[in-house]
Amino acid sequence: MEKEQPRLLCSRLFLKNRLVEVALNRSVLAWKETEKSRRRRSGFSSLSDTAHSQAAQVYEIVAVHEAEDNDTKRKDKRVTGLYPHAFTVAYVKRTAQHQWRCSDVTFRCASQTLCEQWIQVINEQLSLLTNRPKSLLVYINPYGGKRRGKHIYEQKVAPLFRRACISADVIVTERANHARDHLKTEANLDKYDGVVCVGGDGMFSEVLHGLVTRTQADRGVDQSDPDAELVPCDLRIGIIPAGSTDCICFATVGTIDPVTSALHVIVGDSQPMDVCSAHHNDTFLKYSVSLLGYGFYGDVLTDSERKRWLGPARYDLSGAKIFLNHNHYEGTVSFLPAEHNIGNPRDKLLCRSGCHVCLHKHSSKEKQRGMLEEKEASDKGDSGGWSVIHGKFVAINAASMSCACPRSPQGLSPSAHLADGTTDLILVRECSRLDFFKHLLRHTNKDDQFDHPFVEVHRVTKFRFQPRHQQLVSLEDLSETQKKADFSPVCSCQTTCSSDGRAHSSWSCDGEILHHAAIQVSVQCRLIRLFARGIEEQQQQQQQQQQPSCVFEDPCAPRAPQSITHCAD
Ligand SMILES: CCCCCCCCCCCCC/C=C/[C@@H](O)[C@H](COP(=O)(O)O)NC(=O)CCCCC
Ligand SMILES: Nc1ncnc2c1ncn2[C@@H]1O[C@H](COP(=O)(O)OP(=O)(O)O)[C@@H](O)[C@H]1O
Ligand SMILES: [Ca+2]
Repeated sequence: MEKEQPRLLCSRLFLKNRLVEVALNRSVLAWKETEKSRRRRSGFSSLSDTAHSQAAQVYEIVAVHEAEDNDTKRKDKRVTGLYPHAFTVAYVKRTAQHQWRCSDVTFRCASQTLCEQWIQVINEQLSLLTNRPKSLLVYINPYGGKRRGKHIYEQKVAPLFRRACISADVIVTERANHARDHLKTEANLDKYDGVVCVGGDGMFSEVLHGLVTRTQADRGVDQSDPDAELVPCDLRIGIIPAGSTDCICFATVGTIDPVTSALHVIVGDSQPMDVCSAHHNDTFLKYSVSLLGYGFYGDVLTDSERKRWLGPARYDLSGAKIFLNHNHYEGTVSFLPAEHNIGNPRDKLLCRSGCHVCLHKHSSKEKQRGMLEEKEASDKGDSGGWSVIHGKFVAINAASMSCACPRSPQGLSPSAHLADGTTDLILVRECSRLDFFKHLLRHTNKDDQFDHPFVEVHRVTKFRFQPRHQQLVSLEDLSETQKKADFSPVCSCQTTCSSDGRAHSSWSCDGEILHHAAIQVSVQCRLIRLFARGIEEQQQQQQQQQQPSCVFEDPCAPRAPQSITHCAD
């Protein structure tokens, strides 16, 4: 049960043509029409309904300021005469489908002093919220998605940041990797409380690489070492969706909406996220937070890059083409299962705001056990705990989060977690085109896409892939155990499985192409944080809009000594 909080301020104020009781405590601002006002409005007839009360969580208040003329111009002259001063509170209001809007409520006061007192007390409460950013570095990709990034930022986001008194240094990128390179070497990061990218998953990937690489360089960590324990980044990342798929935004917020994302930045939300690091031998390749996909998704991405001029529709065209090609690729997948994790990919425990699977992993006991497990595994050599699967695959997907997006509202792995230190490795073996279609179709509805004999899914902390034709060249690089387990017999000719004559596919890494097929991947638990809070359950959404009843109990009762109160009628 919520602990009762002392009321800081309580007044009878005017809201539109109603007299409302407005109360503020440390967590909630609530308002409710007074009995007297309701009776007056109903002409003293008995009203059957109870007074409708509304509330805003203090940590979801965007700003408070003296009301401007246009906030009050339509008001009743009698009311404005008696209550000539007014202040406006801008706060987060939830609408359908996880979307947030900035809603204004203007309260009229009888005196200037009272009006100023309300503004001051609310501002004092806001200044206690230390997780809110004050200064941001913003990168806009003008060419992402439908090329509306700049317009979206200027029209929808910048006005909200200004309102919340957030200063922003904006860089419109001039080339691919501009944002990444600027973050890596040039940007003075001490000035900022966060970095925001306006674009799609590719633009997010640039910011991710810039920030993670910079952090490791500053702390002397060698990211080309696949076993290095990476240092988490201090700055949070905000995503304003303006790309083609925007999967990372969708899977962490529940919607693709620039205003909602801007509000998550303003209120200073924080969502830790796992990051996969991909290496080829001792060469660092890339980081990934969403999908690392070989075969189907790698081929779709490669093909779609040639059709960029089509905008987001390029994925539909390339998707259809690659589906019809129906390629498969031969190779060996080795993985280290996440044994002590409390979830599994088919348990239907969806990762939602405040997810207990992610919190469990975060507890220090669990962390220690994880580290011990990894040490034991590496002490035993390559075979310790590793599973090895050789086969022909239509797709190999590692989903470090659900990868939900408008095309697939549940995602590639609906029960994957944002911050549990694991990735869900999905292996789709050679199958008929019709079977693969049935599998894909299940990504668009609620049926279980893993419930096919040719699909398997494992929750893992590390994995490797070795395409068959490269085994011949890199055999000497592998351990004795792997040689015995993986390769029997070794074929001397290349296996060409794709209709266009290629023996291997490429990896799609958060929508960017990796140029090595043979990779080793390791999950870095909670390496970054986003300005997000995970997808809210319906129930959580409703709770945020309701005020605890104690805010209204006996508005003029004696207060705790530290509270400031004012009751006026
Ligand atoms: C018969 C109907 C089949 C429908 C299948 C739908 C399956 C869709 C799953 C999509 C998973 C997407 C994972 C995210 C990938 C993005 O990172 C990547 C780049 O995004 P962006 O930078 O914003 O452009 N997007 C893709 O790779 C698109 C995949 C589309 C596949 C059809
Ligand atoms: N100014 C620019 N010109 C060309 N490409 C850019 C620019 N800025 C970023 N990029 C690149 O554009 C690619 C796609 O960006 P993204 O924002 O993800 O859009 P989309 O979702 O449409 O793919 C990324 O690879 C990114 O590195
Ligand atoms: Ca994860």
